[in-house]
Amino acid sequence: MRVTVADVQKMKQNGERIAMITAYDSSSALIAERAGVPVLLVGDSLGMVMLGHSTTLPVTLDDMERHAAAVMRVSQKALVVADLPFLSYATIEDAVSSARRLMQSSGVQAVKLEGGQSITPQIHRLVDCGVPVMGHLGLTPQSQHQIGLRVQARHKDEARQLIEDALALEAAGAFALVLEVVPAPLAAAVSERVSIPVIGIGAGAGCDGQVQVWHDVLGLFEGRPPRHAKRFADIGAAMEQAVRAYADDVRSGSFPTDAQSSTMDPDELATAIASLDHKDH
Ligand SMILES: Nc1nc(=O)c2c([nH]1)NC[C@@H]1CN(c3ccc(C(=O)N[C@@H](CCC(=O)O)C(=O)O)cc3)CN21
Ligand SMILES: CC(C)C(=O)C(=O)O
Ligand SMILES: [Mg+2]
Repeated sequence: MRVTVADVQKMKQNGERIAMITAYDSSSALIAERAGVPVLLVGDSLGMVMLGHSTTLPVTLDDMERHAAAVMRVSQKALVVADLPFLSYATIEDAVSSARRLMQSSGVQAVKLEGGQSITPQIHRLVDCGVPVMGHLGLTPQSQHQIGLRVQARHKDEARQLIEDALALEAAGAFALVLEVVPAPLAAAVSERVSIPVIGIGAGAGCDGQVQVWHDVLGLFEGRPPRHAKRFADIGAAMEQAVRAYADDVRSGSFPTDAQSSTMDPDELATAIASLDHKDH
């Protein structure tokens, strides 16, 4: 049985912190599950860390559907949430048809949408239709050309707006929400004021849970990692070392050996070659 939306809400009620990490493919989803992570996010960050885009904006529903399906095919335990990508939930109709693809075709259990009061009509409709919705406030990367990639809601008006947005998401039926790169005291205040789980990223220790990008945690992301990211290992360096050893062994001739090869009866080969020679003349 997979972790459910209700299980995650119970974790907040029990004061258990919720660990969430992004997953974009089958092998990493399995590793995350073996490591005991209860919630996986097929994030549109896949555009940047998997597909080489410099923002999340070019990510399509096709991209999300393919990666979400890969995660769902092999994972068994985690609650899997997938981002609705940029401009795929601009209207209620868009939101419903986008959620349909990720839930019916990929099979994820919930979707995540960026935005507050302005998208509560979409959230209401999805929830009415049986789609669990995770909200996302603060630094919402799909709006980066409007708001930048910097700390959000540091001043009273935006802070008040953010709290109102969080309450609006809860009222619209969101089961949880992500708070990205906002001041820690504000995130703590939001977490106290809503009864749904608040999952932070760069939002301090006062949230009900945390989410990080797979590549940031493992040291796989090329380029300057965001300030909110923590590297728990340098797997990128380990991968490079292994691939270099492989390429060196190919060049030196020490790979492959008999262990990676198969043999045949020398008579079979000799006969095959002899019959070839006959044909040539
Ligand atoms: N590898 C990766 N990690 C992420 O957390 C992540 C992605 N990619 N792609 C999608 C979004 C984009 N995100 C980002 C990207 C950059 C910053 C950034 O540049 N932050 C500033 C700090 C903000 C401030 O303190 O004002 C920084 O200097 O790192 C923040 C969030 C979070 N998500
Ligand atoms: C950073 C998380 C919250 C996200 O939305 C993503 O990975 O796309
Ligand atoms: Mg995202």
